[in-house]
Formats: sequence, C-alpha cells, structure tokens
Amino acid sequence: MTQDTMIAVIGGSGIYEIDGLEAAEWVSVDTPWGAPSDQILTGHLDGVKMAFLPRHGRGHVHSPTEVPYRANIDALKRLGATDVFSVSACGSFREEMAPGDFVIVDQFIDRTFARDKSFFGTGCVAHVSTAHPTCARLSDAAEEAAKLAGVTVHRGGTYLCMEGPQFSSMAESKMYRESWGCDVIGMTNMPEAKLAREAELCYASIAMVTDYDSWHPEHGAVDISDILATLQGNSNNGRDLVRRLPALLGKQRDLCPHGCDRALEFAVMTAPDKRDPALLAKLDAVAGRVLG
Ligand SMILES: CSC[C@H]1O[C@H](OP(=O)(O)O)[C@H](O)[C@@H]1O
Ligand SMILES: Nc1ncnc2[nH]cnc12
Repeated sequence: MTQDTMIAVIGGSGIYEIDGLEAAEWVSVDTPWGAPSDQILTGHLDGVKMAFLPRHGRGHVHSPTEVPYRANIDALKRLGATDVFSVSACGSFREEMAPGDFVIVDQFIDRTFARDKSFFGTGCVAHVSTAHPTCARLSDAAEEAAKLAGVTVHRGGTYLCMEGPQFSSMAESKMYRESWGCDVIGMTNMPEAKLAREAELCYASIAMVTDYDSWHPEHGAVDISDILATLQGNSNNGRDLVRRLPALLGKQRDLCPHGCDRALEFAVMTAPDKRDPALLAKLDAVAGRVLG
C-alpha cells in the first residue's frame, strides 16, 4: 500500500522557520488537545508535501514543560503528515560529539515528570511499544542528508530528556554520562517521540550539539550565551539538512518496514463496550484507523 509522503519538521530552539518551500502558507489547526505551539507552515519541496512546526512557537514562547506536545502531534497527523523529523539543540556527554556536530538519536531515557504523556487513558487504554522509539528508515534519511550537507554526523545515541527549564547540576550531568551511559541531553524529545508512536507516525530525532553540559573539566558550566552562539553558527546546517530530506524520501511511501505506522494494531486494551465516546471522539485523528 502506497500513500503520499508528507514530511513534518518540528523545529527546536533556534529554528523557527524553514526556507525554500513552494506555495508556502502558515495554517491554523485546531485539535481536541488544544492549540499547537503555533501555526504550521505548509508547502512543497522537490514535489513532496511538507509541514513545519516551531516547537516553542515563533519568538520562543513555550517552555519545554509547556510545549503542547499532544496538540502538536495531533495537528501534524490531522494535516496528513506521515514522517516526522525533530530538529533539536542538545548538550553532549561525549568528547567526540562536539558542538556543531549532529547526532541521529535512537534511544531515550525519559526523566520528565510534568507533562501529559499519552493520548490514551480512562475510557480507552492502549499500550504501544517504544523499545525502538525512532524510525530507522527516517534515521537513514537524516544521516544521508547530514552527510550531503557536509556536517559531522554521529549515527545513534541515547538522549536523556530532562524536565528543565534549568540545566543539570554537575552531579546529575556526571551520573547521566558515567552511570547511565547517555550521549546527549535535551528537554523536549519526550513525550514527543512517545506520542508520535501512539499516533502511528514515523519519527526521527536530529540533535544538534550546542554544548558539553556541565561534566566537562575544560568547559565548566553550560551557558545559554554559548548555546545561542553555537545555534546561530549552525542553523544554516540544520536548514540545509532539512532541505535534502524530500529528495531522499520521495513523493510516495510504502508501509513502514519497521511497523511505526501500525503501532496501534493490537495496542488498545479497553473492551469496545467500555470505551468512553468522548475520548474516542478526541482520538479521531490519532487512532481513527483502529478505533473505526
Ligand atoms: C536553548 S537551550 C535549552 C532548550 O533547547 C532545546 O530545545 P529544543 O529541543 O526544542 O531544540 C532544549 O531541549 C531546551 O528546551
Ligand atoms: N546542556 C543541555 N541540557 C539540556 N538541554 C539542552 N539543550 C541544549 N543544551 C542543553
């Protein structure tokens, strides 16, 4: 079964729009989960449908805790998105993952505690697998696009998602690096990746290293002005990488070979006669395929 590709890009800190879109238009999307972070920029690139959503809103309005993650994923699904790329800033726990490098994240440790993490709940309970929370097909494309853009890219890495907004203490930073084996740290990829899986969207995470967090003996404490300087110096690379994705993925896509687009197939536990009609109505875009 083939369908039209629609690439969605969720742009993080420092990335509030993408360039080169044909027939570009900012559109408003309402969702049963509230308003998304901002309007969504739609258009075409190399003949492929595109949607761009600034995660924190234009002007950086939403803190990592307050980003409306459920509304964002629902809005992208509602628009017809099939393939979602997160582009994020992150701190690095590895000497070789240096500021300016890109990391194609493939695993997460979720330390967030103040966010709504699921579309499901009382009245419609579902359990999806997140053993492999990112899509290898999209990660392949992201790696290839990074190489074509001429940036240093590391394939694979574990992203520690913290609640924020404050950065980590040195003790936390060392624990995440030495005991937990994490590679990078940020504040936003969770629950975003989990929600994308619940919505049966392929999801990949492209993390741009902006700093060494607070563990590095020669770099000291993470400093927002250093992060902003690195972001400014590298945002062109991020945009260049994104511009190369449509040519790599093409106008049409088959079923995901990893099953991201069928994640809900056997996930819903609540008996049909016990399901809450109000919750089912809210799940129309996210889970309509399996809930009917
Ligand atoms: C600007 S430093 C902290 C901020 O940047 C990252 O945001 P995003 O993942 O949206 O690029 C990080 O997660 C924090 O929210
Ligand atoms: N060191 C860090 N910790 C958390 N989020 C970040 N985003 C960029 N750098 C970060």
